[in-house]
Formats: sequence, structure tokens, C-alpha cells
Amino acid sequence: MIAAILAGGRSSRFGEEKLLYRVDGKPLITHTIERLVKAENIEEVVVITFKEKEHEFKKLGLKILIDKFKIGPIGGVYTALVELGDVFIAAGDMPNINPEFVDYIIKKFHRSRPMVCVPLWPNGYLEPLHAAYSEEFLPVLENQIKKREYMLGKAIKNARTCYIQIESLPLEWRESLFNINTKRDLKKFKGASRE
Ligand SMILES: Nc1nc2c(ncn2[C@@H]2O[C@H](COP(=O)(O)OP(=O)(O)OP(=O)(O)O)[C@@H](O)[C@H]2O)c(=O)[nH]1
Ligand SMILES: [Mg+2]
Repeated sequence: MIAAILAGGRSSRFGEEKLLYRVDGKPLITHTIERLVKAENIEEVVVITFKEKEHEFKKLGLKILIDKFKIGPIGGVYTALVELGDVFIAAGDMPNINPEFVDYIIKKFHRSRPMVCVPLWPNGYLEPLHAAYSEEFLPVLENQIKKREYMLGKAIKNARTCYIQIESLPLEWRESLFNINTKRDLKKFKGASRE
């Protein structure tokens, strides 16, 4: 499966483009990609971003697709599904992605053929930017985008979805869902202590 990395955000909480911010000598998005490609079920990584940011990511040697929507993650997921077919979606700001967890989600996805296979917290909170999507989900997205309803979680709840109960997974997999939103979050990123 191809991994599509969403990289069109404004980094407003971070204060500058967080995905290009260098941590341990490399851009944050490179940490995310290095983790993703370790998953056995990920063959290739493609970055979904806006035209204005294309150049910066291209300089890193990354394959880019342009998100023309600018309506938030839902537009990035839509772009990925139209251009690539079934994909694993990840946010670019997830440097602790656990390849085993990614493989687990993709295997579940292939087994039950849902529209979306997404991690779910006990409080009902979803992790739509760490999930596998089928192109069969496109009509649901189109329907919502047409109505200018841009909540990705709402589309997922209206789809044929396989939920992965996070509380039943190995505890250490949870760090896969960690994402960097502020400069303070960088301190929690264990990059420095890893090999
Ligand atoms: N392609 C695409 N990616 C997006 C879009 N909005 C957010 N993202 C990406 O989705 C991921 C998670 O988003 P956030 O953590 O909210 O990042 P952000 O929007 O850059 O940051 P804030 O402005 O602080 O909310 C990041 O990797 C963003 O780059 C979008 O409209 N299109
Ligand atoms: Mg985030």
C-alpha cells in the first residue's frame, strides 16, 4: 500500500513550517517517513501538500501531489484517494510512528475490506490521520465536501468503518499516535535518545 502523508497544514500552533523544522539533523517529516517505510506493507510514500509548499518538499527528494482544496485534512485524504487509490494516511508531524502498528492496521483493512480502518480511543476520539482508506470511501467524502462539511471524523462515522480499539493494543503502540503541534511537543519527541 502507498502511504500518503498530509503536509498542507499551517503550523499555526508551532509558529513556522513544522514539517521542515530540523530535529536531530533532519526535517520532522523525514523522521515520519523513515518510520513509515519500515512497515512491511508500505511500498512507497507520497506527500500531499499545497502548491506553495511543493518546492520545499521537492527539495527533500519527495514525491508530491497537490491538494487543491485547502479545506483541512479531508481535502488531503480526498486528493490521495483520487490520485492513488487505497492508501494509508499519516500526518507529517508523527515522528514516532510504529511500523508494526501500521502493518496491523493495513492487515485488518485487507481482511475486512471496509471503507476506512481507523484507531478509536475509548472516549470516542478517532485517529483519522493514522488510518487505512479505501477508494470506496470517495463518494462519502464527495457528498460531505459538496455540503461544505469538512469534518473528516463525521465522514468516517457515516462510512463502513472498521474501528481499532486502542485500549486492546500493546501500550507501547500508542506513541505511534503522538504528533507535534507546538515547540514544547519537541521535548516529548524522543528522537534524541533513539538510534
Ligand atoms: N494536504 C493537507 N494537509 C493538511 C491540511 N491541514 C492539515 N494538514 C496536515 O495534517 C497534519 C495534522 O494537522 P495539524 O497537526 O493540525 O497541523 P497544522 O494544521 O499544520 O497545525 P495547526 O495550524 O497548529 O493546527 C499536518 O501534517 C498538516 O500538515 C490540508 O488542508 N491539506
Ligand atoms: Mg497534529
